[in-house]
Amino acid sequence: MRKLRTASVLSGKKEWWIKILLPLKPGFYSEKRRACILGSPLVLKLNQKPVLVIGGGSVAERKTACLVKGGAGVTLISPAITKGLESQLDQFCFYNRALTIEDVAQEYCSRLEINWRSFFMVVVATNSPVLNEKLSGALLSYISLINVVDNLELSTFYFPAVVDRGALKLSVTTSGKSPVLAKKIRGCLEDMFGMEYDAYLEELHYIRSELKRIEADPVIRKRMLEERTQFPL
Ligand SMILES: C[C@@]1(CC(=O)O)c2cc3[nH]c(cc4nc(cc5[nH]c(cc(n2)[C@H]1CCC(=O)O)[C@@](C)(CC(=O)O)[C@@H]5CCC(=O)O)C(CC(=O)O)=C4CCC(=O)O)c(CCC(=O)O)c3CC(=O)O
Ligand SMILES: NC(=O)C1=CN([C@@H]2O[C@H](COP(=O)(O)OP(=O)(O)OC[C@H]3O[C@@H](n4cnc5c(N)ncnc54)[C@H](O)[C@@H]3O)[C@@H](O)[C@H]2O)C=CC1
Repeated sequence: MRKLRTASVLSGKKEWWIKILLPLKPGFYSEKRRACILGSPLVLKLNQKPVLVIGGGSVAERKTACLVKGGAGVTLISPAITKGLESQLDQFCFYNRALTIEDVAQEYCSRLEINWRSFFMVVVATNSPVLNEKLSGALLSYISLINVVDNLELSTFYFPAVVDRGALKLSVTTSGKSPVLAKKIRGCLEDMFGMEYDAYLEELHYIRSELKRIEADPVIRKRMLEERTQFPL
């Protein structure tokens, strides 16, 4: 069934997709190599972290919203920005300029008076793949965390789809294979997990802290927590 659907979606491009799928034969990558390619989910604390966003289109707008929500101090450089970004100009520092390769050739850019090394991470989101590649190549020597929105290979991290329920955050990634599937799964999880989980986590946190105080044995503590943790709500 799944094979049939793949074939019909890509009909007329049969040879092309066979070439693409061949390297994915089972056993082609060792499990370890595959795990490295696919990346590891971690949770970053962005509070007060200086983050650079290059570009001001709809993709930059989505990434900026996520970063600002996480408490990052965003600096955005772009010759033009979306209406959405324009309405949030008080939320980030804006340089109304087109960034050039020359600007990032040295760690200090005298034209913009910016030291690239001062940034914790960068999102490269212009609409030019060539420019994105060149900018990210240069910036990688100053900033380790780099997301190139049109190039997963050049990125050292990427964004998942997120259900944000306060303390409960569910993130979904397809490792760049199908952002639309990530989005659909996120929508489905949003229906399953409401804001009541945030309040419930406060309760669970309180119980857990109290237990840590009154019960010294971690094995008993764990059993008690498992008994008291209700799911689904
Ligand atoms: C690798 C990654 C890098 C990164 O962005 O960090 C990446 C890369 C690319 N996305 C592209 C396209 C689209 N991306 C979306 C949507 C989302 N993309 C997101 C993440 C990621 N996208 C990372 C992988 C995450 C993963 O796979 O799990 C989400 C989950 C999170 C977010 O953006 O915050 C967010 C959904 C949020 C939500 O709603 O919950 C849509 C749908 C839409 O816009 O409605 C489309 C159009 C359909 C399509 O093309 O698939 C293109 C092609 C561009 C082109 O062809 O021009 C590239 C580049 C490439 O594939 O090479
Ligand atoms: N990762 C993701 O989730 C997705 C990635 N994409 C990719 O993201 C890229 C951007 O998409 P959109 O935001 O829709 O494009 P867009 O065309 O709406 O915006 C591009 C922005 O880059 C700015 N820009 C152009 N040259 C610049 C420069 N020299 N310096 C700084 N800013 C510059 C423009 O002023 C504009 O604000 C596309 O190339 C697309 O392939 C597209 C959809 C989703």
